[in-house]
Amino acid sequence: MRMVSAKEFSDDPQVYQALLESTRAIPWKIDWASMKFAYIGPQIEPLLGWSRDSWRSVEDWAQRMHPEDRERVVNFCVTQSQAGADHEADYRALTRDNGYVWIRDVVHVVRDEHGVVEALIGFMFDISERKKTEERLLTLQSELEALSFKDGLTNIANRRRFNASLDQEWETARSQAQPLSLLMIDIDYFKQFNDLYGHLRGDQCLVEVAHTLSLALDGPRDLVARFGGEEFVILLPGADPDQAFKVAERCQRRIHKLATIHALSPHGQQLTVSIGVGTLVPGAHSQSAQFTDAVDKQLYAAKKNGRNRIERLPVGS
Ligand SMILES: Nc1nc2c(ncn2[C@@H]2O[C@H](COP(=O)(O)OP(=O)(O)OP(=O)(O)O)[C@@H](O)[C@H]2O)c(=O)[nH]1
Repeated sequence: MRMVSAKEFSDDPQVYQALLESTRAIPWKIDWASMKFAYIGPQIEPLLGWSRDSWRSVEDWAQRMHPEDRERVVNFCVTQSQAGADHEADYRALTRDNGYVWIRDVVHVVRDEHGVVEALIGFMFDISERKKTEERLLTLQSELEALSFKDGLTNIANRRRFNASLDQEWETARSQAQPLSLLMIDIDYFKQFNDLYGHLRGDQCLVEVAHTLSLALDGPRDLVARFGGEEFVILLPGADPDQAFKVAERCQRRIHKLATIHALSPHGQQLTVSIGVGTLVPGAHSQSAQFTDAVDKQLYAAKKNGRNRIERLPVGS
């Protein structure tokens, strides 16, 4: 075989045409003055179904774009082209049978020897597969994110989620000078419960308690989370001390209604909880960790004072 020189190769227009029309990318050219297509590769027809000669002007291009993409893409491409900047844009192109194909349009601005824009040339790439993979990845990512905020056993929020919500609600309460209430709830004599009924029954009991606590909430931003082991937390944005105490009482009542037998508990031989409650309007210098510590001390006091009881931070402390 005789190899042609680079010059011979590049001087042959047929070579260019064959190359352009055999790639998967679709070449095109738009005349800047008339905004009409001077060329579009024949590959466009098998991809979108529209015949080659139906691509007359930029209007046809804009009209065959998903309505949600049109304004953004057209504005972007016009601005970039007017500024003489090469650019690329992703959009959904309409197919003749009313479907859509994701396209990446890569655009080069051609100027004459005086720097005046003469034409736009570019390639359209079919990126549907890439977009599908991206969408699958995004779905997986949000599923993973949701999982990373959930407690595996009880299916309620985990401590990580609680910490994130606390930070967020703390800021909101501070900026709006609103109260924020916190309940820390711990199952009484749970070690004995496990020892007596077994770890599996213990797990089941934690699931029941989590479910029961979540039923005791009614505010749209109220959050119940498993803090760890047999300890739960409830965050009540906007709740004042009385409202918070009522929620604590409701939690206790609902746990009582569960009537879970705990033969070793001195409180009616059934499962009970101890609760620490606190409310504050965060100030410029207060810190959420100090607040949780203070509420945790109330929980400790509830344990020390006999369990199956609620202790609360004095108002204004
Ligand atoms: N089944 C089960 N038990 C758990 C889990 N996490 C922590 N526990 C148990 O919870 C018990 C907690 O024991 P303690 O901290 O002594 O508390 P307690 O026995 O409830 O005593 P008080 O809180 O003082 O009333 C331990 O026996 C842990 O093994 C869990 O996921 N499943």
